[in-house]
Amino acid sequence: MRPSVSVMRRYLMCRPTHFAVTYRINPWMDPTAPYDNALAVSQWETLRQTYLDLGHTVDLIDPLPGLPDMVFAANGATVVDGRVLAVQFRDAERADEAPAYAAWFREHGFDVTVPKHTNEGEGDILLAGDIMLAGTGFRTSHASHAETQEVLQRPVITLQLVDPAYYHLDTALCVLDDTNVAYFPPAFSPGSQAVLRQLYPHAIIANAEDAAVLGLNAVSDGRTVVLPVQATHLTAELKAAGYQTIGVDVSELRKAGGGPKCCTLEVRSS
Ligand SMILES: CN(C)C(=N)NCCC[C@H](N)C(=O)O
Repeated sequence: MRPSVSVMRRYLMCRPTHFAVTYRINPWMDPTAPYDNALAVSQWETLRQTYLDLGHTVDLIDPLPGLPDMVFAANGATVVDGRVLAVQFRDAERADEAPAYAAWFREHGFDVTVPKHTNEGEGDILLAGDIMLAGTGFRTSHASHAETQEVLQRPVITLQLVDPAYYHLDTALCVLDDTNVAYFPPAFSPGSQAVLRQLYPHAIIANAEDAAVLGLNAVSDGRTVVLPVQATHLTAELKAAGYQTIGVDVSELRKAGGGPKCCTLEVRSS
């Protein structure tokens, strides 16, 4: 059994009051297809309750009308040791989320750095023990990786994403604890796959079925992994490696290209 390294986490979430799929900025989004806002809200409420039941703290930011993707709080910032790197979105449709999230952090006593380069927060920048894994290729710019290292003061490893379906790093890789990850190799360039093999020889490898239900868009506290219930192969692999798992259904939010992790920004105080 895996030793417990879990600590209580502080998460920031945004209720999907204004969730909708009205534009297409990733291949999962089809503005002509139906979506159910009430179902999205109830799936999100279950996710929030799951964190509360695990003993974690969940802060809420007020959802703003006209920003249907604001539910994806992981894109709102990257927070390490109480330092906040705010975001700059690639797409105009999400631009107004950036100042809203930055304002929340300022109002809660954090020092916020406004970025010079495009970065979509924890969608592409993940703390993994002492280092940061940073994706690029679709959203977060390569230039922002140096800025991230400077502001958050951790070494940054660049990972090249190559499949538009896995447009954010956290759609293709989940940090499980300080020393291990789960990932879907075909989402990365050959060079980045080699780096991941070198850094994580015992990584859990997701298959195409796991990836296709955004199974890697999961939240781990080091002991329990909250992931899409549809990711059955990945769930079995995690259990075999000694992790506890909790399956959640956020299928309505997947219509916008998001899963549990997308809804969850970790607030790491100093
Ligand atoms: C984990 N994170 C934050 C994500 N992968 N975010 C989902 C963003 C979805 C949105 N429609 C978009 O395309 O930006």
